[in-house]
Amino acid sequence: MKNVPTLDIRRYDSDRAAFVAELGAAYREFGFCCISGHGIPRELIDGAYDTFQRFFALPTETKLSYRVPGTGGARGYTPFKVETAKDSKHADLKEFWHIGREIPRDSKFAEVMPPNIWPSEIADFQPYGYGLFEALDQLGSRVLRALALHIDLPENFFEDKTDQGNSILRPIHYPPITEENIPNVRAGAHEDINFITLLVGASAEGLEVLTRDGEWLPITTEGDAIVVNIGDMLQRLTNHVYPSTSHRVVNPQNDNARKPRYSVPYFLHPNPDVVLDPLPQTISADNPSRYDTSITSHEYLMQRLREIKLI
Ligand SMILES: O=C(O)CCC(=O)C(=O)O
Ligand SMILES: [Fe+2]
Repeated sequence: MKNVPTLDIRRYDSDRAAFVAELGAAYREFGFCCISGHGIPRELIDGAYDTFQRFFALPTETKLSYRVPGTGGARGYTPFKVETAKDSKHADLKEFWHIGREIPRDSKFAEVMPPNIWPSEIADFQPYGYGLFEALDQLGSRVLRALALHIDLPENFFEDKTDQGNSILRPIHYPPITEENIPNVRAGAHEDINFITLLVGASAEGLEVLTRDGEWLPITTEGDAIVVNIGDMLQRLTNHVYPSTSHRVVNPQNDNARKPRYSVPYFLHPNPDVVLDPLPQTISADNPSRYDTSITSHEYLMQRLREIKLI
């Protein structure tokens, strides 16, 4: 397998054993797979992109009025050059918005999962933004069912661990690069923090994943395929059977550098109280447990947000 494969998720219903085996093999090898046949309507994806682009086109002052200081950007707007990949000297060349899960305000997780805010200037931002959040959440749950079966867990293993997940939809804008010889990149090499990430519209060039051989492999999707990758929380829970793979977004070395790039990752997180200890099914003589301390997903998230300078 030289390239990250594209697999049709409808085969989970029509050809389950082979699909689960192929998906599992792609994740063990790359930590990444592209998913087609997902059924998310084109109109929802295009409509959401359109509202996000109109938001990023607003004046800086207006956008900054949606920054919520002291919250790590958990909701609302985070400006250009704030997030900095772990161990990087230079901030990323991106601005973004965060939409979180709507939960009852008397939920035990209410304190760590604040209500969403919405930009009043952009009419359909909320229905498109939350519509895409819910569609990707459901697709993520389908991918997690296959990932569970592949490591001998019950199909619904992740259900009660993600139904209140502190997940985030992150529309990103990478503006045109106008400065010559800039040391910053669009997104420095990093691993995602969460269980799995679903990335809609990685069709514009730039995304690269680090292979086991240490080479950077570009990913561009076919058709409407969605890129789905493993994050550090699932890597920890599965004792690295599912690897969280480094990836980055490079600056184009051609005229495309003068064009903006937009992307929308959905970071599917576990519920805040899920303990991320390696599962017994993933510990063996060849792969002894790699962790001897316990941590909840909320504690883990707080540690990681400090490392990337969001809190
Ligand atoms: O913009 C992309 O294609 C990838 C973004 C990404 O990796 C991230 O935000 O974690
Ligand atoms: Fe990422």
